[in-house]
Amino acid sequence: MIIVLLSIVTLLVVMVFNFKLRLRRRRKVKIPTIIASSPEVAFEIMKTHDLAFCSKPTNVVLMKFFYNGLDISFSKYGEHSNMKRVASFRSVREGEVHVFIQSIRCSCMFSDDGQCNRTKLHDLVIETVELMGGFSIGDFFPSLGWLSVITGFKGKLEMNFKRMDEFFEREIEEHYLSLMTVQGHDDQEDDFLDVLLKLQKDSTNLGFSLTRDHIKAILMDISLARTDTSVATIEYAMKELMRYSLIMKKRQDVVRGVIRNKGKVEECDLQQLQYLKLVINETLRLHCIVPLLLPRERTKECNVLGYDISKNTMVLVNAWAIARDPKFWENPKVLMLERFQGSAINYKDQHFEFILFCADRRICPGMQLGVIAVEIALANILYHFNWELLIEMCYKEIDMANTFGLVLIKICHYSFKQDRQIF
Ligand code: HEM
Repeated sequence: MIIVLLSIVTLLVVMVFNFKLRLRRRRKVKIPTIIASSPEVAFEIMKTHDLAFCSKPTNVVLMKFFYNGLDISFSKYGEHSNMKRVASFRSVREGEVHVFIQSIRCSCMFSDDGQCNRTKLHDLVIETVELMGGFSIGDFFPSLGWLSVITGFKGKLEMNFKRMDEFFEREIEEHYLSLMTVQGHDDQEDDFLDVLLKLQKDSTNLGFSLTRDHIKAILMDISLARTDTSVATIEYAMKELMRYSLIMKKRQDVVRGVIRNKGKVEECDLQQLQYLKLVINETLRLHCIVPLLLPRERTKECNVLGYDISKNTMVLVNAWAIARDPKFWENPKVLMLERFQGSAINYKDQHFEFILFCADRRICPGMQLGVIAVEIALANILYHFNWELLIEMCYKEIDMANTFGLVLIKICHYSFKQDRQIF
């Protein structure tokens, strides 16, 4: 009798425990998600409630790639990611401007046969961006996360992360060795990683200890946030200029008129090439490079324009749709450089119809650097080469397809020839 009673009690305890567990799990069955597609809602999220919405949600993919949130882009807002921390990397960014501009000057973006010439690392970075922006059912329905094993997504993720991690490890080791062995290392020649390693060695001023995982997470950030966005912007700008060859010719004449026989366009020349800014503005508006910006997470319940937003809701801001909204832009799908001429609208201030770099406290810290890099690259491309489509192609054949990911990257299907090198 006692045994039967004990069995019944045990059974009841197990049932109650199971029920509680299920209830707890049920709360995580789905993640409510809202998409803001108008400047008014974007304003509410990024201005009125900016502090409440400035944390980034974590998911399996991001936690994996950013070493459990040790990076800048996807870290929670607070100790790790406030402006103080971003500012503490000023020396890193300053060092990087020098190296980045140098590498653009020296690099050849396109091979002689006119085909895009991407390195293996670039392909790896593109794959990573696709994986990050790709649809993983577990991000929206955590209880179905196991499906990613069956679809092969998890395997691909692990493989890609391993390759990126190995690459970073190799680079860190090489840089570390070179810093240790080279006598009288010139600070001027430091690249981004050198500066990070030096910061790590003397991290007392940072207020936190900079671990190897921090460094790899920041390298991941920079590889994705910097390289891809800038390269994508240059590719789209070139594509638009190819489509509107008359505009290309005019821009080329202006650049060559200003630079003459100097041999290269330098940062100090950009002041005289203001029209190039219009090309970049229109390119960024038409091809919003990070179309949904970075996802945000509501950390407390709140009310936005009369709607209750529950805690942990994911918020996506559709900057792409906003930048093509006919309510704010005349002929939004057409490249019209003059729309920015004399216009007060810009991406730096809080113009919520044009929020390509975001507009709250998580605004892209590399915005200026990115735009300058794009300007310099474009100006040099126009200065040095004549570009035209292959004779058998017409502009309609220029492929507009993008990869599906966090960053919109043009799939490089079109080919064109560099007519001749000018200087
Ligand atoms: C044309 C070039 C670029 C574009 C279009 C671009 C765009 C963006 C966008 C849309 C965000 C997301 C902001 C958000 O929603 O929270 C972002 C974040 C970020 N970008 Fe850029 N970016 C560019 C260049 C760069 C460069 C050159 C760097 C670094 C050197 C950089 C570093 C970052 C970082 C670290 C973040 C995360 C900021 C945070 O969450 O606190 N970006 N960028």
